[in-house]
Amino acid sequence: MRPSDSLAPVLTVDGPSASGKGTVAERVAAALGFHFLDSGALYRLTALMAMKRGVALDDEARVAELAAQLPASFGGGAVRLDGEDVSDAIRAEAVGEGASKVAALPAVRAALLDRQRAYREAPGLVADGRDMGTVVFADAVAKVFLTASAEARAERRYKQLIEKGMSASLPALVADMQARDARDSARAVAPLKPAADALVLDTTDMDVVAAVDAVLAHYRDKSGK
Ligand SMILES: Nc1ncnc2c1ncn2[C@@H]1O[C@H](COP(=O)(O)OP(=O)(O)O)[C@@H](O)[C@H]1O
Ligand SMILES: Nc1ccn([C@H]2C[C@H](O)[C@@H](COP(=O)(O)OP(=O)(O)O)O2)c(=O)n1
Repeated sequence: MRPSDSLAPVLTVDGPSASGKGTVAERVAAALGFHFLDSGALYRLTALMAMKRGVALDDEARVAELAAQLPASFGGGAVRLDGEDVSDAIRAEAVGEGASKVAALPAVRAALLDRQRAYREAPGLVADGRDMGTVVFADAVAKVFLTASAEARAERRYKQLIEKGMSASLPALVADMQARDARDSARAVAPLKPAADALVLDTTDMDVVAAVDAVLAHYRDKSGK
């Protein structure tokens, strides 16, 4: 890494499940010409790998080993694990649930830390997740905590899964999301919460374009660019 790369500006987008972080962060990154990190995908890949290998999701040492050597690649619009396209497989609710479980293990979080920080390269990075602004990029130039009502988030996830041709039940999604948000918020290490210096943006009554514009405006305000 070149010395200047370590100083590349970072914009963090954290928030609960289906608040729109990924969609908004990816569009903001494209608008700024920045790199993009979907940190949740790393936790999802770790959970999927453990499930495939028959490793218990609470076996901290073995799951952390898998996380440290994750044979994953991102590129050409696909997420690959061991060469296999798992772009849709990692979006299944069961894998999200598994990701939330392995994400509560401190050794797993530690194993993924350097990999996440390596995404910080010139000209800049937009990173989405749960602890981007509080832990991984605590020195980010601008931080956003994206949220929306539980009903709006469950409906968004429902539509998204149906559009992908995956099966979904709205009541089951509401229950899964509540359980996941509760676990992500209550864990001892890097819990889901807004950074003290984050802009909290409630998108319940906003469309994607309005949310993207608000995040871009916040970044420009904070960075002076
Ligand atoms: N502000 C918004 N208003 C309406 N729908 C949105 C908004 N932001 C995102 N969505 C939709 O909600 C769904 C979930 O968004 P996603 O980016 O996957 O959320 P997250 O990364 O927080 O889980 C996507 O289909 C997306 O298009
Ligand atoms: N920075 C992160 C990102 C995700 N996680 C965990 C907690 C989440 O429930 C799972 C899945 O995250 P992901 O962002 O992919 O999930 P959603 O798209 O918001 O439903 O991973 C985390 O602990 N820290």
